[in-house]
Amino acid sequence: MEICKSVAEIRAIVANYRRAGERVGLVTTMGALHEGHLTLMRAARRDNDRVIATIFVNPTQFGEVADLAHYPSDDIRDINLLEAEGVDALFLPEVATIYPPGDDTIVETVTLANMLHGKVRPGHFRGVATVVARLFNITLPDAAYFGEKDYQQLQVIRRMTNDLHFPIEIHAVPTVREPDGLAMSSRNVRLTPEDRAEAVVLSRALMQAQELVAAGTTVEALAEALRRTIKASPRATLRGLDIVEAETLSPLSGPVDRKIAILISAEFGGVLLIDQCEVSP
Ligand SMILES: Nc1ncnc2c1ncn2[C@@H]1O[C@H](COP(=O)(O)OP(=O)(O)OP(=O)(O)O)[C@@H](O)[C@H]1O
Ligand SMILES: CC(C)(CO)[C@@H](O)C(=O)[O-]
Ligand code: BAL
Repeated sequence: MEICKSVAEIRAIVANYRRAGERVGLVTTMGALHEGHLTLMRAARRDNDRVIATIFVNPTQFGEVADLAHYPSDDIRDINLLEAEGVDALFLPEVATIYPPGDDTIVETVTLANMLHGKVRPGHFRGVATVVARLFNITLPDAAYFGEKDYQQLQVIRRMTNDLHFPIEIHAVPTVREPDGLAMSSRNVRLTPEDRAEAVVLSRALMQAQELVAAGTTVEALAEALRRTIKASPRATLRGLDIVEAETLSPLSGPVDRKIAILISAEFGGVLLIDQCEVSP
């Protein structure tokens, strides 16, 4: 695997792939890789001749300094995992490479970024769109792969890609879960054993939602049932629970008669976890 830190190096590598007529898939990450990330790499491998990965802990998407400071990181372990997956090239830039001195440009999906989970983490999706636009421009892939666990992020990236006319296909990959149902997340390692055991309540609520929707329910009754489930957990502090139309994320009320998205966020001992999914009636 080729590892590069500069824009010029990764551009030269991708240019070589293109000259050979090869299709390039991109997976962007913040490192501390787990099976969820590796599943994205495999999806990219399936559809493309070349897979490039990025590891960049993007400071502009973190609100609290403490969250950024505690974000897990282990480059050596990550590099070994990517090598084992057969990833062709890794872009591992410094902050000043992505945000050069005097940097003055942001990218924001104005409506999508500031609703729902965007209210729990003000500025977060602006930071995500800004860094993903830069990573797209630096790596110029044919396709890019994102996890459904970060459902609102996926919609922000789809919107941005469309609005800015990036010639890049966006692919969604289903959430990879621990055996008990907890969505894999780099932040899970920061949970105490007690909080780790309780964190399963998020995926349990999503499973309960699937059952309630299959049986027939209203948006209001569903929200109330899920809120009760999460509040029953002694260690969870619910930060957000939204039931919206899938893809558009528009508000809904009354009977659940179309595909919905459920966005849940909760804190466990100061660690903010999310779990988000689509449910069809
Ligand atoms: N469990 C998962 N299943 C599938 N994709 C995932 C999973 N977790 C993360 N991803 C995807 O991997 C990409 C990189 O995510 P990121 O590096 O932020 O990891 P993370 O585990 O989501 O970390 P965090 O603790 O910040 O939520 C994103 O597209 C994200 O949606
Ligand atoms: C898309 C992303 C790599 C942007 O920093 C990040 O938000 C993530 O890992 O989900
Ligand atoms: N997976 C989303 C990255 C973040 O939590 O900042």
